[in-house]
Amino acid sequence: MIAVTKAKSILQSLNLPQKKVRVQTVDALGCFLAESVKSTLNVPSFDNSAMDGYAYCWEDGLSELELIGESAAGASNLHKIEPGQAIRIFTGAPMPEGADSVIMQEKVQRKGARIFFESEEAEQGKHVRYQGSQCQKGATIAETASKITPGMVSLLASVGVGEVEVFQAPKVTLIITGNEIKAIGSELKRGQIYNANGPALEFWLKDLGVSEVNQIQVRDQKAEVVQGLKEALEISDLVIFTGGISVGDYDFVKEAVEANQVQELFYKLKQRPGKPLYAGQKEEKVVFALPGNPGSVLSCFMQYVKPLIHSWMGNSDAWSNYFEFPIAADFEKKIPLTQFLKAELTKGQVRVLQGQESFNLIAFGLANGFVEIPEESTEVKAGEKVKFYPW
Ligand SMILES: Nc1nc2c(c(=O)[nH]1)N[C@H]1C(S)=C(S)[C@@H](COP(=O)(O)OP(=O)(O)OC[C@H]3O[C@@H](n4cnc5c(N)ncnc54)[C@H](O)[C@@H]3O)O[C@H]1N2
Ligand code: MOO
Repeated sequence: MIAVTKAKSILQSLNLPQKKVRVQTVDALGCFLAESVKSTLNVPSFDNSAMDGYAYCWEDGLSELELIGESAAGASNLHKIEPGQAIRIFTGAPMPEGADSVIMQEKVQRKGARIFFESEEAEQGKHVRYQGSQCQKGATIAETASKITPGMVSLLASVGVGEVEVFQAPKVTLIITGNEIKAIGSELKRGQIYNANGPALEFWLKDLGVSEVNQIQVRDQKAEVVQGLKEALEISDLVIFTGGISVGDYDFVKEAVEANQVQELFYKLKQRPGKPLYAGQKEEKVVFALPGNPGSVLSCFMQYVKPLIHSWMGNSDAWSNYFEFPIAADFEKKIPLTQFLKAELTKGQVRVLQGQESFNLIAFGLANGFVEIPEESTEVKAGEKVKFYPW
């Protein structure tokens, strides 16, 4: 058995075949930039008002102005004003030539074509958004490997960019093993259970931005598992098994990877859940076999598969997918293994949830991530910081 840290460093050192693809920013969910993006224009492209009010040219001691016109958002006619004059202006509307300041309408009294205000309310340069104050034409506004977030999509749109080059997500095949596994909707006979792993992984992969996900189910028969993997390797970059990787007489995944000439990277880790985790590589394709218990599947996916997919997709910080928070109560670790626990981060503290058995899914309904208790530690005291991996 190898340590969790060793397994992670093996995966981190893999050479993953990255492909670039151009996508609409609105379709780049979960993606990372494969190019840096430069602004094609000054933003704002014209001086404009940050408030509804009056634009004027500031002078010391000013307390009244003569109104000579109006500038609304979208207006392209250019006003020109002289000192002592103002125009009515609205948020986002172009500043008139000769004006350098805006006074909010709440601060003035209007009488006919004149406005009056306290002179200390007039400040030079106030409420003006200057041309190029967000970014100048040619400035780099997003670096390669940046995540496409809602904020990033907004920034890119502001400079007129609706399409970007990102790293393509790997094509994934999920192979669900087990004679007992039935799809939701079918009637369960004694000994049968619903497929909890397939839907969870499919959902999670979508959340990561992996759009090409193929899911197949194979029975616990060697030939079927071997053939399932053979076909999956033909169409995918990443194959993820669930179940069948332990030592039972009907666990054929280990034999199937060998029969398909997949080179083992590691098998069996000093961790709970997920001790019999397997990872291997065939040419540039990666194969994971996640131990079948759903707790083990979710924990192993979080620790190993998610960061690997993120690296594949260009996230340069993929393996730092945790934050440190104080634990809410003492925790005693009774096993000499790294333990990953279903946990809830609430009010700045992480609470280890009841029901940690790897078949028991109740706590997963509440959990918003996992806590890691390292291999060497035997207990953690309330208030001590632990690593928390959010979904
Ligand atoms: N003698 C030993 N037995 C076991 C060991 C061991 O070291 N020595 N390890 C245990 C651990 S830890 C785990 S985890 C499991 C992993 O076994 P497999 O990967 O072979 O998984 P299965 O036996 O196929 O299934 C385990 C468990 O999970 C349920 N399961 C499987 N797939 C699904 C699914 N898609 N949805 C919901 N539940 C699923 C399955 O019915 C079993 O109950 O091995 C231990 N045994
Ligand atoms: O890894 Mo197993 O999930 O401890 O049952």
